[in-house]
Amino acid sequence: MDSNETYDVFDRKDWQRFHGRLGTNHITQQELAQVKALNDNVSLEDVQVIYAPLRHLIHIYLNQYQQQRTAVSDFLNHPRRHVPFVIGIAGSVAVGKSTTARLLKLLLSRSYPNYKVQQITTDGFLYPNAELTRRGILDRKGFPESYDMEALINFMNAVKSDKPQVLAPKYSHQVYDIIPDQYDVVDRPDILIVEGINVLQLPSNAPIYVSDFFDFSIYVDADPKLVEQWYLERFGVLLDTAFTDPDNYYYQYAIGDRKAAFDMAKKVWRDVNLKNLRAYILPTRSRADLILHKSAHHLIDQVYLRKF
Ligand SMILES: Nc1ncnc2c1ncn2[C@@H]1O[C@H](COP(=O)(O)OP(=O)(O)O)[C@@H](O)[C@H]1O
Ligand SMILES: CC(C)(COP(=O)(O)O)[C@@H](O)C(=O)NCCC(=O)O
Repeated sequence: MDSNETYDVFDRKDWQRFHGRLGTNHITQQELAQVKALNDNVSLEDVQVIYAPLRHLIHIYLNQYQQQRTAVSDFLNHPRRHVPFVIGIAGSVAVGKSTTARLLKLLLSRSYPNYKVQQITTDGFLYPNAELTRRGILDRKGFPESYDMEALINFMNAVKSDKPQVLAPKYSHQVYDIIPDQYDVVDRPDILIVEGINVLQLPSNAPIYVSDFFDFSIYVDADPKLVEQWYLERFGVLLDTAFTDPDNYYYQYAIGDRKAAFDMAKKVWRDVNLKNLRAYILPTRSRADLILHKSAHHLIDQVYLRKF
């Protein structure tokens, strides 16, 4: 194990040993099959070596959270309130936040069959393209000013207050915009996973941060050169699925010259997403409880766990 001022750093060999005392937290064959169905490319070895111990660690945080809530209710002499346990996942565009969120949701749902585990992305809290255009910031999509942070904070407040049927607006990568009148419904979950590039950011003019609502936070990290490659691979998939759908934002690129399309995507990566990563996303890394560091092919080579 290495360490720096804030984190203990574990390589795969170290980390895979943390299955809990009885080693009972291994991943079953059935779970592996479900992971394959979720994303063919996820390394099943990573699921065993990295995600099984991570699930165990989250279990410890969750237990401690519940004990504390019970103790405070006893102190106040009133019944324990149901307050969702919230996990935040941050990192660059295309680093794999939503895949990590889906994987954790699946594993946690299996561990806690009686719990309701839900997942949302903060992409839905981007302003619609029309509003970004009105503000003159369409080319700043993903930057802090492109999100309706007040709506996101209100959403988090409602979820933590255990309100029923809290609505999260929907963003579509295919349409490249918010879909009007479509929502994800968060309905009194036991565990909510919130992923997005901005979840550990500190808004300059608000007294409260999204991360104030988190009980555990993760930053997914990788060399920007690799993330660019993953961004371009995802762009390729978006192109491949756009051919037959003229409403798809990528349709014009899909039916046009493929090299020109990739040149455009490289430019967007360099001028928008990479700039955003350097200026506004990477600086939030040190706020996470845990950092998953990825190497080539999305393999996690190091795990950083906060010392305090
Ligand atoms: N663990 C993983 N193994 C293989 N491919 C992955 C993994 N995580 C993400 N990907 C791929 O990388 C791309 C970006 O992942 P995604 O989860 O959409 O990122 P984000 O939510 O951070 O934008 C997608 O094409 C996805 O299929
Ligand atoms: C919607 C996003 C801000 C968020 O990205 P995600 O984390 O979902 O990959 C991003 O995908 C995006 O659209 N960025 C703007 C520049 C671009 O890639 O077109």
